[in-house]
Amino acid sequence: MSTAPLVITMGDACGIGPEIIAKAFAAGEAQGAFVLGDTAVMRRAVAQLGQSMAVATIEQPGDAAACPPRCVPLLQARGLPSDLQGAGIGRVDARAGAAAAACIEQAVALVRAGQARGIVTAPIHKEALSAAGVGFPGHTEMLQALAADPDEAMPPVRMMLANEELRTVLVTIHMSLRKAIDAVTFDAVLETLRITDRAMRRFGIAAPRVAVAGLNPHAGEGGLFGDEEQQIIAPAIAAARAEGIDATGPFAPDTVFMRARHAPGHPGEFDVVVAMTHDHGLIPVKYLGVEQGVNVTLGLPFVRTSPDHGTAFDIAGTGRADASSLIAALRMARRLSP
Ligand SMILES: NC(=O)c1ccc[n+]([C@@H]2O[C@H](COP(=O)([O-])OP(=O)(O)OC[C@H]3O[C@@H](n4cnc5c(N)ncnc54)[C@H](O)[C@@H]3O)[C@@H](O)[C@H]2O)c1
Ligand SMILES: N[C@H](C(=O)O)[C@H](O)COP(=O)(O)O
Repeated sequence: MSTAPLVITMGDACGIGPEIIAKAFAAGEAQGAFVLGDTAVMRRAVAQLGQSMAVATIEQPGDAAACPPRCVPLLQARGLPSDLQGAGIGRVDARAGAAAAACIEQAVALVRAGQARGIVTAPIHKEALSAAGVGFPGHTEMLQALAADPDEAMPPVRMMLANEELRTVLVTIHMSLRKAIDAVTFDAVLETLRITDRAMRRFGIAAPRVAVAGLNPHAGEGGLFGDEEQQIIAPAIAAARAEGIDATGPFAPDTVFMRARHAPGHPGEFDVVVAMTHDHGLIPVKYLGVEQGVNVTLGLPFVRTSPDHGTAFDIAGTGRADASSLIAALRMARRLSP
């Protein structure tokens, strides 16, 4: 059991990250964790919310434990742009992208050094990240690269989104749909099934039931609407089953989620759905609401969770952002890294 605190990366300074972090601390849901970010940005967020809370700059992660209630312990991240304060709320700004990337990089270094026990990431804006010249589309890819030394192979990772009713793991994520279709290979599907099965067991499900969604309408309708199910997905399922993984499918992507849903009066036929593309998997989870969803990166050698929503530039700075998903991410990170 680690006594190190959780680190919360501040996310894009122009988005709702800083204010939902402030709300989580104000609700007493982030106690024991610390923020890695910029003191002035966090102070602005706390002030905007009208919270009577201090932002206390700490020297090292271990100092977070000494912070009183209603205090946000903040470690000033290294290498932040000196003019970050000029980045406007609700806008794409390369300075905010660069700062967000610097926080993620340092958070991984802290976890790898044993100074933090897991990472909870506030949302970043992918255009801002790209404008800053960061070569990764999102957290998932960046964390994967940072999890290994430069001379080591990167761990295979997958994105999972989960709420009370559904869990979904994606074969492909941040790429065009055209590229995603080509990226649905036997190896990618089989690796996803292995990662998913291992993760479900780690989450306490002794015999995970993994449903596999198809790629094409009605899972190809027997080959009438595409043959990826017959050529790629079904063979990967068979290979996974030969390894003892209880994977079934491919099922029609439009109906498998209602079969998997765990809701009152509906026990759910599966524990998790593996989906081939980003939107196949994420629309059902997000449609149930941004309040409870948590994004977990599976396959990393450390815990990383995140809210299931983005920077919400349209409401940033208005005080309307709901912190529930971040709070759910904090709770899950605590559960996964006791
Ligand atoms: N974990 C992450 O870092 C993460 C996750 C998702 C999206 N993103 C990025 O965020 C940026 C904006 O993405 P988007 O506009 O597609 O999605 P978004 O989730 O930022 O916003 C979608 C809609 O949901 C609302 N919303 C989102 N979070 C909310 C909250 N906590 N409370 C109340 N309303 C909320 C927004 O106001 C907006 O109307 C993109 O660059 C995207 O890639 C990052
Ligand atoms: N695909 C995620 C979503 O829509 O919720 C989001 O872009 C976050 O991805 P990263 O965790 O890789 O930043």
